[in-house]
Amino acid sequence: MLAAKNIEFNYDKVRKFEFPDIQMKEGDELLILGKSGSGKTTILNILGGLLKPLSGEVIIGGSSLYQLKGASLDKFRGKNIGIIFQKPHILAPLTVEENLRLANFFVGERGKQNEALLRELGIFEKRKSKISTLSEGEAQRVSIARALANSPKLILADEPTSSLDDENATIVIKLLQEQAKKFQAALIIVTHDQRVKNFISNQVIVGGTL
Ligand SMILES: Nc1ncnc2c1ncn2[C@@H]1O[C@H](COP(=O)(O)OP(=O)(O)OP(=O)(O)O)[C@@H](O)[C@H]1O
Repeated sequence: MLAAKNIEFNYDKVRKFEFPDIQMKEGDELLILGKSGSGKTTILNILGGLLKPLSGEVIIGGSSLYQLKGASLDKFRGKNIGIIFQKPHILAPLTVEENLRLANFFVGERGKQNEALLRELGIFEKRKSKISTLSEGEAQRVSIARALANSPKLILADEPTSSLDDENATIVIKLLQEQAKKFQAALIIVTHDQRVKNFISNQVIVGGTL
């Protein structure tokens, strides 16, 4: 379902990143570990179609991601890839449910499962609240709901637990795992968080060592 092969990337001439190959089937889980600055967010953005690699190929569901251009890439990403960013990229002036509907709108989905998602994530009661009035943990759950709103085949999460206490960190990881199972999606989590290592045994290290 996902294959990343021979991926290299550089932001400038000083440093070139070489990333390990990744192969995943539907329903697989993977942790990406690595020191600060090793390129974890960079590889996540490459897998998510946000950063074109210098060389190599990312194949998702049979499509070579960077062969797609402009609007086709945006649409493919919106339909097939759900990204949970390190800092929530949800729109603060909008309500919880407006943020989800916007994600649906971009790819022409009807959002049939938005209500169920909000209930499962424990934020249904907050659906009419503006993001700016939510706690950090609630906003994090909204960004998860938004990433899952179009039933993606691939779920990418960048440090999803870094701002959460133990109880909420466990809840968020289990939610991501449950949702991934529900859609038979592949789940990739980038993290520093030692707690997360207990939940996912399949791991890859970027930058050589931890
Ligand atoms: N837009 C950019 N332009 C230039 N350099 C960048 C850019 N984004 C990241 N870098 C550099 O690339 C390296 C890898 O960054 P990245 O964010 O992928 O690391 P990371 O492993 O996710 O780190 P952390 O665990 O601290 O979040 C860092 O040294 C960073 O300074």
